[in-house]
Amino acid sequence: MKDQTNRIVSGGITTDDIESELSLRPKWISEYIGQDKAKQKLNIFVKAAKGRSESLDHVLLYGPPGLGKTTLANIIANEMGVNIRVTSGPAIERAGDLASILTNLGDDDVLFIDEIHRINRTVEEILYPAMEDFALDIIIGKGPSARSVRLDLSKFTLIGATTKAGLLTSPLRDRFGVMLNLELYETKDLKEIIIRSASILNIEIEEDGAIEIAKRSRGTPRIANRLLKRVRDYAEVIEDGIITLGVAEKGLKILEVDELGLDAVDRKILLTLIENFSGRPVGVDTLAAATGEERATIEDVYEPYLLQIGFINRTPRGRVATKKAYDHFNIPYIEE
Ligand SMILES: Nc1ncnc2c1ncn2[C@@H]1O[C@H](COP(=O)(O)OP(=O)(O)OP(=O)(O)O)[C@@H](O)[C@H]1O
Ligand SMILES: [Mg+2]
Repeated sequence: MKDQTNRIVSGGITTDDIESELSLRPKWISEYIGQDKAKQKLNIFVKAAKGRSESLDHVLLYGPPGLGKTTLANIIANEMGVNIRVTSGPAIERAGDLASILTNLGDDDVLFIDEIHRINRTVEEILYPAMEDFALDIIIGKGPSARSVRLDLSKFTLIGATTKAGLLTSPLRDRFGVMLNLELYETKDLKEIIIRSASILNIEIEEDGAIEIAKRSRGTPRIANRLLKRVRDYAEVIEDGIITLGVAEKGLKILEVDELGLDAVDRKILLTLIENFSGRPVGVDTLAAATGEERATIEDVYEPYLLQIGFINRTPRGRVATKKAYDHFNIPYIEE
């Protein structure tokens, strides 16, 4: 996949994000802003499990990058008062790796598997009995004398995170009792996240300044926090350090993030739809070829936001730009 790390409005994580994410991560459900539907469900399931002194059912978190899946997994462990063991799909190479992680889990512990859609099949098959019966089937010996032995595991909670729930096999997906879909955040929630982060990082910001950054954060807390830090740099070096509306606007202009958080690639996608294909539906592979981006990047990174702001529609025959997109570029829209 093409390197997304230099893109200021990418939802993916960059090295610059890593240290601050630790301090900015909320630790309790009550500190977790937005995602009301997910939070409401979680509150009920956590309370119920604790009330019965049971482990929480397995949870699948899905949604675009940077929306708070890792944060939420940590919050769940915290709320349940249990340990969390963190790994990721691609990191578990062999069945034995997973077996050793599983046998080391304590009662009710959380095992967090990030990018769970990238787990390989042989490893995945170990997960089925582990999730369902808290058991590990191991084969002892070779050839005709080989026999399968079942080991009991502690009752644990598996939390899987994925940006692509559609890529999960159905036996795996079916073993999750709780599915939480994280959606792009609204501006008012991002504003709150920015104000919270600013107070943790000792950044002075006015509400209007926070709203301006929020509007350009593509519905994504990770981007909001990143823009906040870069605008702070601008405010400190060029202005008097306080992020007002005007300072936010000027800082964001230098960062080349437009009023909607669109960057050069978004513009290229939209203009390809509008100009090269004159409004005809375009398949994602064609769009990828025309813009020089990977198909997966277009689907995971660019499209969710362009769909959310109503700039493109996904039709059975392909993607089309909407009137809103034409208006954004001041290009006359001709009704079919
Ligand atoms: N609801 C929220 N309230 C406050 N801050 C949040 C919230 N959600 C996410 N954040 C902030 O956004 C940052 C990114 O969140 P997180 O790492 O959990 O995203 P993710 O969904 O796991 O991303 P990825 O798909 O890249 O793994 C965190 O550092 C956290 O500070
Ligand atoms: Mg994560």
